[in-house]
Amino acid sequence: MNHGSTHHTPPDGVPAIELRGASKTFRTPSGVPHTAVRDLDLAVARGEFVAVVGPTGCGKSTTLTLVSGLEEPTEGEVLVGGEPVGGIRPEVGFVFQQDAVFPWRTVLSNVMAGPRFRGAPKAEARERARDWLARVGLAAFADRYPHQLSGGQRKRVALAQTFVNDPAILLMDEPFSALDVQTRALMSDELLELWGGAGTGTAASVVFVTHDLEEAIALADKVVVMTAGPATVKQVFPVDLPRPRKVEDVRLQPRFVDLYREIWSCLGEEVRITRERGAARVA
Ligand SMILES: Nc1ncnc2c1ncn2[C@@H]1O[C@H](COP(=O)(O)OP(=O)(O)OP(=O)(O)O)[C@@H](O)[C@H]1O
Repeated sequence: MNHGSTHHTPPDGVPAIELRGASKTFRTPSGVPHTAVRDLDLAVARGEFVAVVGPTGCGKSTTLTLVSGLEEPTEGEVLVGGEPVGGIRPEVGFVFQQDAVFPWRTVLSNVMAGPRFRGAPKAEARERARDWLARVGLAAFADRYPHQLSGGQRKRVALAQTFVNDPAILLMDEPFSALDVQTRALMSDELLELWGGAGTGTAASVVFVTHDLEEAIALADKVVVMTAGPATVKQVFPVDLPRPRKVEDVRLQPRFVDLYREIWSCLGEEVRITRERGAARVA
């Protein structure tokens, strides 16, 4: 459903997101430069769900930050809809590990905030917010405050808050990692349902960063394995599991197990390198 938001539709064949030889070097407080991302090439097609996995601290979040426009690459290019990213764009939605809810506002008011900020009249914003709260199963919680909700419910508010803006691009940084295992699986299924699926023509292009390889395979059309930091793409694995998927079922399929084994042998090596570096630093 498009509520007249500024959906940026790139011409056919142009990736929704593209990083070309992107590098990011930070200046640290000590003055020593730190390269978090190096020479990274990645393309996300329109409506594609891409999961990014890599060892801790390798540069996954920094990659998302570049796509979001919050940071600029030191070298290379970052394109959204074929255009260089210049700052934060209205068609990009975010979901992070920590919920970005206003604690002093009710659930309904939190979900209305995005459309209001984008100029929707109050009545329309309220109607859209109620619609999305119903879709995430929180119709009865509209008047509560965030601290009166469970972790899973707060995450649903965050999803409603994001999807209500009808994002063309969805950037997710370990959104479910603070939840217990059962709630996580449930939220993954709900996310897939809200997203709508590849090939529908209306689904958002998603970049989903996670530590959890099972979660990555269950959700994504392709899994991108990053190297130990500085992050660059080590290998990309297409996930040829049929949709619609239910994560608990898909995990039991022989193809899932094969993919897991194959991708883990690639990722495990980078995790080991990262651990050994850590151990060398401690020693
Ligand atoms: N603003 C900054 N200034 C200096 N260094 C930074 C900055 N942001 C990130 N870094 C460094 O860049 C590297 C990559 O960080 P990033 O958060 O992108 O990794 P990550 O793969 O998302 O980590 P994790 O999996 O632990 O969440 C880290 O070594 C981090 O300390």
